Amino acid sequence: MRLNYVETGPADAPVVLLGSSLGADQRMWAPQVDVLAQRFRVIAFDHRGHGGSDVPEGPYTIDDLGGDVVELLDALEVEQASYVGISLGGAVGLWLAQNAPERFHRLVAICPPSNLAANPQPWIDRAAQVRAEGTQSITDATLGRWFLPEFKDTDPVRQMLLDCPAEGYAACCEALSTTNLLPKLADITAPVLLITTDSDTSVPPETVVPLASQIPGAHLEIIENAAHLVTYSHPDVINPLLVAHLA
Ligand SMILES: O=C(O)CCC(=O)CC(=O)O
Repeated sequence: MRLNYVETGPADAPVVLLGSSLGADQRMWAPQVDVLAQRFRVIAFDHRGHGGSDVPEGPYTIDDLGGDVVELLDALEVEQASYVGISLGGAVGLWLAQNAPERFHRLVAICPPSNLAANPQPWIDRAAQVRAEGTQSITDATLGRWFLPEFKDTDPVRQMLLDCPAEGYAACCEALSTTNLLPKLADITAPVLLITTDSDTSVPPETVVPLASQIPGAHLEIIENAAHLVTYSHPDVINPLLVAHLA
């Protein structure tokens, strides 16, 4: 598996990996990269099936997506890193904290879905739709969930969704449809910052808030007047939280 990544910041600084949301790629971290790169070696990567990474035929699983990140660390000869992920990328972060705890120092999980296996059919349906009609068929609805109407700068994110390979998007929907991270939350030992928002209709806050009491020592932040892609719409709020937790 060849994963695309973009590296910024001092080569000898502590490593922070950035994992994106479904249908997006490493470009979505533009509002964070320069701030984080002042202190960290920032590695923003594309999940398999996304951006410039390989696009094997699906379905994928959360084990595949998490295993790719561990292999990326191995390939870069990085023993330990911190990890920031949003949505699909946040679920991958929880998987990493559960399954490769020795490789991860600190974790930030932003709007992470944790048990979509409880209701898999919408994800199976979305995979079928995207395989049949492409990602353009879900772009308007996705942007409507990801941003409040007053946020206007959505064109770069629209372009990422349009650029996302249909097979990669669909196969990651299938990965989400079988993902249940709840049983091993209590095993997580890394310090975790959980972030949710008051207006997230993709991964509603009521599915994220309970995770904070199940992950030992987790800290929870609820961002007001924000929807799902809060890293993109509210960097002034999110970036200081990231720096404070990762430093
Ligand atoms: O955004 C993600 O990575 C997955 C969660 C989701 O519901 C995506 C969406 O709103 O399309």
